[in-house]
Amino acid sequence: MGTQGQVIICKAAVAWGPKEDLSFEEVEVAPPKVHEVRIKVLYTAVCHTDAYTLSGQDPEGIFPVILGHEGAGVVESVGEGVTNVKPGDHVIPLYIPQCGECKFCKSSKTNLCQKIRVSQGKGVMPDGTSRFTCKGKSIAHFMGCSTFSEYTVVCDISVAKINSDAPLDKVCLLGCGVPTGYGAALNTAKVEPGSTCAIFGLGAVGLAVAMGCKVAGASRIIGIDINPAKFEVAKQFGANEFINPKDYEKPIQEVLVELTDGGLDYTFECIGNVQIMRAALEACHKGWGVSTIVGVAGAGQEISTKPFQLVTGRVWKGTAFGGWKSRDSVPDMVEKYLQKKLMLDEFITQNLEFSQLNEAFELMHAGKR
Ligand SMILES: NC(=O)C1=CN([C@@H]2O[C@H](COP(=O)(O)OP(=O)(O)OC[C@H]3O[C@@H](n4cnc5c(N)ncnc54)[C@H](O)[C@@H]3O)[C@@H](O)[C@H]2O)C=CC1
Ligand SMILES: N[C@@H](CCC(=O)N[C@@H](CSC=O)C(=O)NCC(=O)O)C(=O)O
Ligand SMILES: [Zn+2]
Ligand SMILES: [Zn+2]
Repeated sequence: MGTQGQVIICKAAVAWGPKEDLSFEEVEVAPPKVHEVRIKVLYTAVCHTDAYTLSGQDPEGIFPVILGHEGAGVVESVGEGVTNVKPGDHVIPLYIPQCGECKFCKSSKTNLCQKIRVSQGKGVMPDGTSRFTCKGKSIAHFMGCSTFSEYTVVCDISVAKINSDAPLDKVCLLGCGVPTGYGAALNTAKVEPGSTCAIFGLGAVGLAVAMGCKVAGASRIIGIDINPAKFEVAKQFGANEFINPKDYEKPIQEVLVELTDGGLDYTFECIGNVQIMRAALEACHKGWGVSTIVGVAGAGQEISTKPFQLVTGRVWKGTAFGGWKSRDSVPDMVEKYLQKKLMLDEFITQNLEFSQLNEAFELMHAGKR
């Protein structure tokens, strides 16, 4: 008998409270309502943002919650009015939807569709309720995705239908980190051929920035990390110089300005550290240097610099999901991967079972992910 229209009981990793290990529970996943899609999640990756919310640092953090936003799976059933996907379609859930109708979707200047932003931030579906229940308690959705569950429910505007030939264990990475970094270089900073770039933080996001800088034809791509084990892997993605700030007594921005005849054309902060955001801006070249903030900082943190840094032509930018209009772009990136024009396999450091999700977090914190 099919599961359409039925409550599905499955396993999910529930975060009952901040800083606690994820707990593997039996959860009830209600059928999709109007304009909703229920997905059998087959693969998920972990992103630093999952750890950030679990740490209690996210001002929007809600508990109990099912985290995860870098996944891929197959549509199990759809609610009334859904026309963009059908059961059996291979899909990637999207934390930035694309409704195509809101002011943001109609603008070519942003990818930040706002159609469901308010309810998504409150951990519920647009009707104000959750589809997840565990031990009689309602469990919050996360970033409109909640991929740390064998089944999840998302809005139809939050799902990209992809080529069914694509390996879901690889293309799940297109749910967040890779498009974010790649797009930060190509869409947000718009790196130019021959330019000089510096990337602070060489996790998945920073490595994807390096890949974007290389594709854009940058000449110098300086990778900066306090974990030197990241340097070798970053070479594969195009980084061609490396700096460990711990090797210098001077502020890192001074080191970089000296090394690059006045500063970089483009810098990227991929850590979520407000001091490094300042350093990244101040490492930019006077008159034209552009610094893009990608990292997500903790609750209550603020950035600062001397206004003269901006008066004298440096530009501070930020990016979410690399500026990609999600439903248009993710299926295209899947095709590029299939044509071997976009690296994904190289980002994968470990393959673990769902039951090992807490270990995945430990590996991420240890810099081994
Ligand atoms: N804006 C957006 O749309 C997105 C933002 N993010 C954010 O991007 C950031 C990076 O994410 P991941 O790559 O997954 O994280 P990650 O934890 O894998 O990588 C961070 C890297 O920064 C390095 N690092 C830490 N402190 C440093 C310092 N003081 N100087 C130099 N290097 C330092 C670490 O050794 C590590 O290699 C996070 O803040 C995450 O929340 C992630 C995805 C999307
Ligand atoms: N909830 C946080 C904001 C977290 C944040 O900045 N999220 C990024 C994606 S990070 C992905 O791994 C994002 O796209 N934000 C766009 C948005 O509309 O939230 C807070 O409140 O600070
Ligand atoms: Zn993410
Ligand atoms: Zn929209």
